Amino acid sequence: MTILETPKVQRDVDMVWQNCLKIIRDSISEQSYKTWFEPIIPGKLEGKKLTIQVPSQFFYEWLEENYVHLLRKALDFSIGRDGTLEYTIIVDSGNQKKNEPPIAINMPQHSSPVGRVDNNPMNDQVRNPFEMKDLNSLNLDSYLNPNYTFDNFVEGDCNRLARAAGFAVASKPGVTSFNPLMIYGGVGLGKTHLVQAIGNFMKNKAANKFVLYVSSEKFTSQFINAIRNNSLQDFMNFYMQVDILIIDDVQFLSGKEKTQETFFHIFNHLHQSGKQIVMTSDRPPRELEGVEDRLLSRFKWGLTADLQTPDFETRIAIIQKKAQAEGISIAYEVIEYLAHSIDTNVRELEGVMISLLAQASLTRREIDVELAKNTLRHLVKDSEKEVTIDTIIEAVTEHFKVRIPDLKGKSRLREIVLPRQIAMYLAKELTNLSLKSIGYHFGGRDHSTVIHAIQTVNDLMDTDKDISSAVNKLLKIFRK
Ligand SMILES: Nc1ncnc2c1ncn2[C@@H]1O[C@H](COP(=O)(O)OP(=O)(O)OP(=O)(O)O)[C@@H](O)[C@H]1O
Repeated sequence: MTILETPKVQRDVDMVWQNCLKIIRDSISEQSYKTWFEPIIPGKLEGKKLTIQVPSQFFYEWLEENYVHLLRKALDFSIGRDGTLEYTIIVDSGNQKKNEPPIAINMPQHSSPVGRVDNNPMNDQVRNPFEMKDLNSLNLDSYLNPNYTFDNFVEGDCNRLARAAGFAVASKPGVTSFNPLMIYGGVGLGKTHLVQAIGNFMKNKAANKFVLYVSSEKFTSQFINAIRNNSLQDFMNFYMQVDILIIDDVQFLSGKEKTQETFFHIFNHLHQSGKQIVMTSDRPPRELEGVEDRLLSRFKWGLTADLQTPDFETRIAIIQKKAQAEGISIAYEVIEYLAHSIDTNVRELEGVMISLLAQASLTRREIDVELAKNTLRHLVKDSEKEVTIDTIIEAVTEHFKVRIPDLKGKSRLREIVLPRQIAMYLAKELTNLSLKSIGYHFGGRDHSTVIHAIQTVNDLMDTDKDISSAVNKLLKIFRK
């Protein structure tokens, strides 16, 4: 039996073209991709020259007019900067198709030729183009989520500087003094959203720019693969061709000396070539332990901006925006209830909203405050770790044998006032809620009433053994 094998030359040209298509597919709509790129047949590869076959003269002209930058980018990626492209037109003469002589298209050259920065020790490597065999090991599926835009990133005091800096960088990458731009902040506060918005903005503005978003985790695993496959040089070359490098969660590089060293060289090369670098971290650079000093000092060259937990007004705006995006209208009192109840981070806020919408559609109920309360209670039960103001109120009313409406009402009787004050004290101890939000949950009292309640309970804890043990018992329920 004879096994027919595809000749190696054909495999090489196919692989190069497949790598081009990877870039192209991610940059245009599916419809355009189907119309203009699926009909192309990879022809041959001679050195750095790729020849592709297109169905008509018109087709070729259209590609050149509309997609020349994209093709350039794809070629950079799959062959290297000195890669060239030629077309042949398949002419239909009778039943037989035959190739016309090739047309070499005039691909735009990069304004900043690779290897321009001569004092960089890595330049020798930069001049070497990619080798096809190693492309797959880079596993380049690190593209941007188009839903993360500046338009749907709600601005507030908590993120104003970071957002403005991000927008400045996206508008003039590499030009502002914000290079690198380092965005830091706690879990779920919008770091990834913001830096991807920078990437999306740039991609839409200048399709020929090579925007790369990568998580530090992915960068590390690509680096390890590159070492394993003996293709470190290709890995470096690839990253040094990027116009804007967005690297998420750099705290992950901590303790990884070799990865840091490689990133250091890439960083230097890009920075010296006027390319933009954007990074995120879950903490400020000064707290990044296990990261080399020379790298840390570079992180501080540009601008460091933080994302804070959103304040009440921003939480309201975020909920409204998300509801709008889902095409639903939610009564303001529900929005207010949610904004007063969840103040940990935006992801959590979104999670509660999704559950609320699911509950409403499953049970065919109106979205009202009652449903919002139930949803929150269920979520807390599920996670069994978070404490909400409603679970605190329930525990306190049960302990003191009083009714919830009384606790939230106007009564000034001592047997009501004391449990109310203890509930406020517990809310301050056990949740991140602001004094204003705590007051809201107790019949709309203002923050000075809450301060007074907390002080009173603090004093009683020192002087009254019964109250001290009741409060400690309640605290224990939630802290177990
Ligand atoms: N200001 C904002 N406006 C609108 N949506 C926001 C805002 N901030 C965060 N979000 C949304 O909250 C969710 C979590 O944000 P994101 O994933 O960017 O957080 P992160 O800081 O990168 O979190 P982590 O540290 O866990 O990776 C996303 O769905 C994002 O769209």
